[in-house]
Amino acid sequence: MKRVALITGINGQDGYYLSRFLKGKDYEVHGITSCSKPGIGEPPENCYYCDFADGSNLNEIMDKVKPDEVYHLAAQSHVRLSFDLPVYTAEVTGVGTLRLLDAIRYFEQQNDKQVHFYQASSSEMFGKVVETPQSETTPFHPRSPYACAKVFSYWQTINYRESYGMFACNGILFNHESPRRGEAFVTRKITQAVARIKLGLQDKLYLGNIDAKRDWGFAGDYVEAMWLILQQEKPDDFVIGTGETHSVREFLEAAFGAVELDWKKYVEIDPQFYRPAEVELLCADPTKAREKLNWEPKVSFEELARMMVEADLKRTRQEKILNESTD
Ligand SMILES: C[C@H]1O[C@H](OP(=O)(O)OP(=O)(O)OC[C@H]2O[C@@H](n3cnc4c(=O)[nH]c(N)nc43)[C@H](O)[C@@H]2O)[C@@H](O)[C@@H](O)C1=O
Repeated sequence: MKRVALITGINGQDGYYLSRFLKGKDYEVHGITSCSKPGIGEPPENCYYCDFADGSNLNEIMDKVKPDEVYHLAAQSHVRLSFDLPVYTAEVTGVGTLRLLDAIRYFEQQNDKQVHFYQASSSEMFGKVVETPQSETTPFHPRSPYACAKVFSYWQTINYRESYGMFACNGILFNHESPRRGEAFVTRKITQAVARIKLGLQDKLYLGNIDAKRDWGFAGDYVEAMWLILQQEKPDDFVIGTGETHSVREFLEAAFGAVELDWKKYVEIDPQFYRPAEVELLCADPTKAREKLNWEPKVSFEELARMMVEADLKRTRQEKILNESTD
């Protein structure tokens, strides 16, 4: 019998890589999306619509899918936006997780079956860091409505594990990127601008705090860690990252460097992209994941920047040809 996985936020970057990975392992993959609504745009096959700010159809979805594993990736995940939409972010990114955990608990009771649950926890929870690198034992100091909501979800996951014996785990993932990253996140914003500047479609790139440092890895590598976390004998929490930190400046250097341009000629600072409270430095200590999951990232920082620039160049060239042919 095929194992059945349910992925929330299947329409996002991580949902894409995870469903491909699981299909490669012969899973039957189902998804939850908030992007297409019945009657407006039907969800694709094996996908269900759910708004995590409501969640009233989660019991129904659990009954239909009867999953062995649930990967909870859905969230309002943009940190800057969470300052403008704090209550919505708390509803979706925080209480939404609780709604799902409770639907799983109910399903387990009714069906006498154990579901393995993965919560997409975030390095943003470390926020104003008290030690570097950050491991599973580093205390949290969240610095945004998004990070506060993720801390809530982190503890609810542990609470359901301890209260009801659920196989519920946290993967504390540091920043992970790819050509499928949303355009509002800094890496993709940069690589898209590099492509447009190189092809003569844009001449400036406006950014916020370029001294911030992040531990950036490739999303395609990180979904394997999500799966490994749910294959362990006991439920547990893991930090997933590369162990290397780079500033936004260094990403600019790598991305513009990939097409032999000097970023200093094109980048300007615009305070509208500053955050009311910033997370200055994140760097993972992934020792536990290396030792217990036998997991290691494969794509380096430079390879990641180059991969994203090349994908954006290809996409932008096609757009340019299309625009020129319809002019
Ligand atoms: C792990 C974690 O990873 C992500 O959160 P993030 O680190 O906030 O990602 P980002 O790409 O928005 O910002 C990275 C850094 O770059 C700085 N920065 C400068 N100038 C711009 C700028 O113009 N735009 C943006 N977005 N950032 C800028 C910004 O101030 C910050 O210091 C999410 O996936 C989140 O869901 C998550 O869980």
